[in-house]
Amino acid sequence: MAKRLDIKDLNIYYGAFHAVKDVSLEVSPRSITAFIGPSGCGKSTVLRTLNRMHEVTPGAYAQGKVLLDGEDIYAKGIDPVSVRSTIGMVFQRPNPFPTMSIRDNVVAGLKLQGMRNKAQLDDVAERSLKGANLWEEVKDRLDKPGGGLSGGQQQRLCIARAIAVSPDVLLMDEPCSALDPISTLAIEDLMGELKKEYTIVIVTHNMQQAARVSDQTAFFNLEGVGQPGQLVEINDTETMFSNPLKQETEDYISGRFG
Ligand SMILES: Nc1ncnc2c1ncn2[C@@H]1O[C@H](COP(=O)(O)OP(=O)(O)OP(=O)(O)O)[C@@H](O)[C@H]1O
Repeated sequence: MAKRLDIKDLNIYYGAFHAVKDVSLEVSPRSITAFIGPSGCGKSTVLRTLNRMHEVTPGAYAQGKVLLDGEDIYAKGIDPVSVRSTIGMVFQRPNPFPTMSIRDNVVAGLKLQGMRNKAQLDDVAERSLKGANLWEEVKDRLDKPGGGLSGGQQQRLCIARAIAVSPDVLLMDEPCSALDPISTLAIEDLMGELKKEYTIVIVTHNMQQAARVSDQTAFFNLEGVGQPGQLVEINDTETMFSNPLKQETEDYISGRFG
């Protein structure tokens, strides 16, 4: 079930390095939010903080609040592993388990959670592959290895794997950057479908992509090397690309820097 995210006064560190400063933003359920900004401004770092993946890096930590429908995912006693199953993630490079079958790739998370009933697992695999727009292409080879699919198909397999556990939010870190234009369009179409059921946050370097798929856009920047990244502006995507509030945003989206 899609849930809302409220990010409040988030400061993110890698050991002594203050990577991102004072980020507050809101993400509505059933919407797509795009994070844009120059390299190193902290887009991926913020994204990884939203499902507690950031702290997997030794010495990395975050301060502030990330509320999922009002509940702080950083509150005492919250298990980061359960946070990661309700807030799923799709990475830049498709990362299916290459020798595992297509079907098992999709239900890997459910099996880890203890689901054993084969009929139930098959049902989830079919629903998730349909949800990821991959079913028609793979339904006759579900027992073949996931590594045998094309890059675009592998990325949709990873999306099927992410939605199989019925997450509340889907985080996507440059999900199309390793894909050709046709596969990219397939993933973009899919995002449009997925937002009917999920809350989606995507990091993208591709501003046309942000303009095409997202409902709101957040622009991050940093004042200089070694300085923390900051949220400069967040607005609905149309306004952001036609009439941004800040000159800095205008300069970036019109290609004057970055
Ligand atoms: N594992 C890490 N250890 C230490 N510093 C890190 C680590 N990962 C990222 N950083 C630093 O944190 C800052 C933000 O990096 P991040 O990858 O979030 O930026 P980004 O905006 O996503 O960049 P890009 O667009 O190039 O992917 C950078 O200064 C980066 O060098």
